[in-house]
Amino acid sequence: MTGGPFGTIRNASELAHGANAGLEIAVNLLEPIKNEFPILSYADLYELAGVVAVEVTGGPEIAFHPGRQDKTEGPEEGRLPDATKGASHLRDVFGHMGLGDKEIVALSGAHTLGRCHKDRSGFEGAWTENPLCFDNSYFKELLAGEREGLIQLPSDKALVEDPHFRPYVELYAKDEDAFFRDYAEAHLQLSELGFADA
Ligand code: HEM
Repeated sequence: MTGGPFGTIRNASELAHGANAGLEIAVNLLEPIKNEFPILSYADLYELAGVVAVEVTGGPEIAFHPGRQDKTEGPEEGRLPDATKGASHLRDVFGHMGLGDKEIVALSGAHTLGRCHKDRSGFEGAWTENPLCFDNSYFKELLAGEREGLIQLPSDKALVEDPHFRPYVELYAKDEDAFFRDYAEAHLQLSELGFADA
C-alpha cells in the first residue's frame, strides 16, 4: 500500500502535475491559516480543509485526527486517476491505496461538489444541479444518464457500466444515509493512509 497525505501539494513541482491543475487556488487560500496556526502541519491542514468542506456543504461528519507529518518530497507524476479511463484503471489506482470497489464508488460521490474547468482538465461543467450541496444527486444523475448542461466523465460512467460498481451506485442513489456512511468511512481511510493508527 502506498501514498498518503504528507502536505507535499504545497510544492510547485507537484502543483505542476497535470491532474492537479487549479489546486494552487486552494493551496494559496489555506496559506494564511497555516501562518496563523503554524503548529498544524500542512498535511493536517489540507485534510482538515477537506472534512470541513464536506461538512459545511451538507455532507457527513468525518472523523479527524491531527498528527500527520509533512514530507518534503512529493510523489512522481502519474499516480492520480485518469478521467478518460475506465473501471480497471480505477481499481488499479485506488487498489494501490488499499481501497476497493465500494470505496471507489463512494469517494467518486465527492463529484456532487464542484465542477470541471476546460482550462484545467479539458472537461467543462458540473455533475449536479447544485454543485455547492453535498448530497447523493451525483448518483441519481449517473443513473438518469447524460443530459444537457451537466457532465459525466468516462471514469464516472464506468461506475454504472461495470457490474461490480453499479450496485453501489444504485444503493447510494436511493439511500443517502448509506452513501454518507460509506463516504465518511472511505474518506477517513484515504485521509489517514500512511498515518500511524490513531
Ligand atoms: C475516481 C477517480 C477520479 C477522477 C478520474 C477524477 C477526475 C476529476 C476531474 C477531471 C475533475 C475536473 C477538474 C477541473 O477541470 O477543474 C475533478 C474535479 C473534482 N474532483 Fe475528482 N476525480 C476522481 C475522484 C475524486 C475523489 C476521490 C474526490 C474526493 C473525495 C474528488 C473530488 C473532486 C472535486 C470536489 C472536484 C471539483 C473541483 C472544482 O470544483 O474545482 N474526485 N475530478
